Amino acid sequence: MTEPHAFWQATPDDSLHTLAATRDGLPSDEAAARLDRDGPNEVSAAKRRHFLLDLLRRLGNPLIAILLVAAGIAGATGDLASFAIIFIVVVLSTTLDLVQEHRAEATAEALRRAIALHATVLRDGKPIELPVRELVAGDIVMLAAGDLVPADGIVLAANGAQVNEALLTGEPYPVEKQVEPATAAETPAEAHNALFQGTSLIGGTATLLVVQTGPRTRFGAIARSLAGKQPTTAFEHGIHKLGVLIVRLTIFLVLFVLLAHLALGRPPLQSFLFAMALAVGLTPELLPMIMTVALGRGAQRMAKAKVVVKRLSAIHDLGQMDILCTDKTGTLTEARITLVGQPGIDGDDDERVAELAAVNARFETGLKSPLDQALLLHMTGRSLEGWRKLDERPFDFERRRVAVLAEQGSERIEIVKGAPETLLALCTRAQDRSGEFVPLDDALRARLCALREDRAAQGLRLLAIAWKPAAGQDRIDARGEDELVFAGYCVFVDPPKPSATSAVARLEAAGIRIKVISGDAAPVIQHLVAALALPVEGILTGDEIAKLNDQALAARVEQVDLFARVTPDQKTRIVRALRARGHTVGFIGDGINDAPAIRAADVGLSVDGATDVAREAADMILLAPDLCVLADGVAEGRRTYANIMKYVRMGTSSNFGNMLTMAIASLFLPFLPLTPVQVLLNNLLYDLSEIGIPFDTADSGDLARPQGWDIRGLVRFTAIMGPLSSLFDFATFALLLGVFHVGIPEFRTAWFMESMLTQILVVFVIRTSRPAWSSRPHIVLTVTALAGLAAALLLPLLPSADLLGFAIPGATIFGAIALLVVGYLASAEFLKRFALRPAGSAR
Ligand SMILES: Nc1ncnc2c1ncn2[C@@H]1O[C@H](COP(=O)(O)OP(=O)(O)OP(=O)(O)O)[C@@H](O)[C@H]1O
Ligand SMILES: [Mg+2]
Repeated sequence: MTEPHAFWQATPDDSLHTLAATRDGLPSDEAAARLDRDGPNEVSAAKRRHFLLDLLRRLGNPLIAILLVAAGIAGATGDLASFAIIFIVVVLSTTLDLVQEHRAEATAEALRRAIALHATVLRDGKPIELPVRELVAGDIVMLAAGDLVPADGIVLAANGAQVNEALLTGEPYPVEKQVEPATAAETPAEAHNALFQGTSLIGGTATLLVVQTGPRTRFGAIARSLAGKQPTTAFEHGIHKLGVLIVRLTIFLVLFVLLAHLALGRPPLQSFLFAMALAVGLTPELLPMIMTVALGRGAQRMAKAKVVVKRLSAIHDLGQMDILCTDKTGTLTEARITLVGQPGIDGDDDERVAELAAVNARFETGLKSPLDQALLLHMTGRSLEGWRKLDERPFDFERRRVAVLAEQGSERIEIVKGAPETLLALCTRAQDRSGEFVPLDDALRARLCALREDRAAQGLRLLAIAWKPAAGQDRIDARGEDELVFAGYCVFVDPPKPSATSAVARLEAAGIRIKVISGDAAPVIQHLVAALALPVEGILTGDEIAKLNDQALAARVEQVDLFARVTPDQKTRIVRALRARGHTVGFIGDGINDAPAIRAADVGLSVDGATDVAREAADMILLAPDLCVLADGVAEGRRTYANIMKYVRMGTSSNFGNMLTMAIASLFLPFLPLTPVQVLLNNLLYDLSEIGIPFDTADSGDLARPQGWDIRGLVRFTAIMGPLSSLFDFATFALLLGVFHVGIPEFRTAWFMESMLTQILVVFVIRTSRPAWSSRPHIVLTVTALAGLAAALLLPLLPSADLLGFAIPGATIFGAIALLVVGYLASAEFLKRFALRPAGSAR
């Protein structure tokens, strides 16, 4: 596709002119005017649907459509009661669903705003932090490694600006951006001076002149739709399969009942309405609502526990997570790094080493690590005046070092700091305290290695500092990063976080194995986990991982809990290997280097202060960088899961069982066991009684283990509880017809009451695997269930009840029903120990 006037073909000055902008940024009043004119820098695809449209979409749902057709037929045949009840069912299930979903969305939106991305923008000549949505064309944005590009535009200045454009080109390798206009470039992929919204800076820095914002950006829309597309989790998949199964069964059952009735010569309309009512009764019409409410409430409660959920369905994954991979800094350590030593080659502190390191840190523009901050903090008071920067080769996680070309007076040198193992190997000479060069012979090398190992064994973090003369050079030669002069080490302490010990213990107690994956050296990590007394075993280094293929790695990851000196790519490989072993894997990290692994994990986690790319990749953000917070979140995830399962179990056993009995009984009884209206009423009251389920508390047993979709467990549950329910149903029939010889209206009334009582009350039995009386249900559940029950029991007793076909049975019949219900609940209580999977046998 040729684009003759693409914005990247113009020179920076022409673009500035066109946009009436300057390199000092827009005046704030002008920016406000532009924001008014162009609208916020957001992609409209994320806009909320209109309430009415949403309603229409729902009415088009086949389930609802069936109900509407049924209501229409009922209305047309003058069966006003059926019409009204079906109508109420439709209104109830759609509005509940709609309202809850909108509420959940509004909550999610508010939470998202709390973690909105910010950008550094020049306004009125000064850099300020603004929410990304307030950017306008003509803004000047300062970007550093780890930032997401907030809008489309051109580069006004760049230094080692490595950009990941995978979103745009599918190309995983970063491209370097330059200032020169790409006059010949026809496609965005060739525009080496353009930055596009949704791509990310993974190294270096860049200054962006914003040309397009909001919906007018090239790839914003794609980026947003990709980011917004929520892949279905295993749990949702399972629920969906269950839904399909139920629909099939329903259709089969309804057709069977209908045809059988017709073959038996029953009145066609009556049979049709009865079959229809059964279908209505069988459909789990509240399932979407239950899931939305459960997830929405889960998200809200997690926000209170300082975990912001970006992808709602990740709550299930969190509940199912059985392995958590974490990086080291910030989660296991305080991330308050201080410089505690700067030994030269003789092992004693040498200020020159710290100074070189600080010059490097000061001029490093790419990724500012806490190590750099510690170096600069150490130098406060002592001046780095006189140093001038000429060039830089930014940090990246493969080389693990950063080079800066700088001069002081007439001395021009290239200063390199980075991971000691690799940097020392690049050095050929060393410099002693007096400034003399000494050969870096084997003996000295061995001494330096010993020094390094000694410090690392004490849990101290090390950077090596080296340099080389660069007289007459203005640029760093990317090929010539060797023949360095070794200057010394900088030694840092990052104190272990004492709270990590108890947090890890809580997670372990909850059945979650912790693995530490870090770019740091093995001894440092080993010392740290020993200091925190973490229950971890084995260690694997990046070099070893590099030699393993994916299969071999998958065989090793299970036993090993520590991974040292790994590259970002290896972090991802470890996550994939664990997933391939069938684990549900969480990954928590904060850096650019963590982002790919965060994305690859089932549950991507990041912290509030993390880089943009890490936060963007994450499903959840911890507002406090603390694993304790996560332990609370896990409990919420499992509770959400447990409550959804309660509804599913209720549906598969009691509700389904009841409808099944009714279908079968209708064939053997000379009359319908319930009129269609009564079936519908039964279903409506049952629905009402279940509204409180998502609010319920969960058993400690449900919270103690990872909870995953378990279709076999569900089948076993249904196989035990379903027949039990049918047994008591048939007992009721036998009693009513064989012993009491009741009339049809009394039969229906008694059976209506019995089925409502058993269906509704059994929730108090199966909501917990502990004895029902020892686990208190949530008040909302108790109230909704009892209210539904009260309505079911009172309705037949009202004076107008004969309109619905009810007639009050005698007192002995009430007594018999009460006994049957008690018998049923007691048997359910006894049998549930076999039906409910005991906690701890997950997977
Ligand atoms: N600013 C820097 N300058 C030079 N080298 C650095 C810098 N930042 C990091 N390194 C080197 O790269 C290594 C890996 O970086 P880093 O420790 O950030 O990785 P990580 O996997 O995020 O580790 P962590 O688990 O501690 O978060 C460091 O151990 C250090 O040797
Ligand atoms: Mg890190």
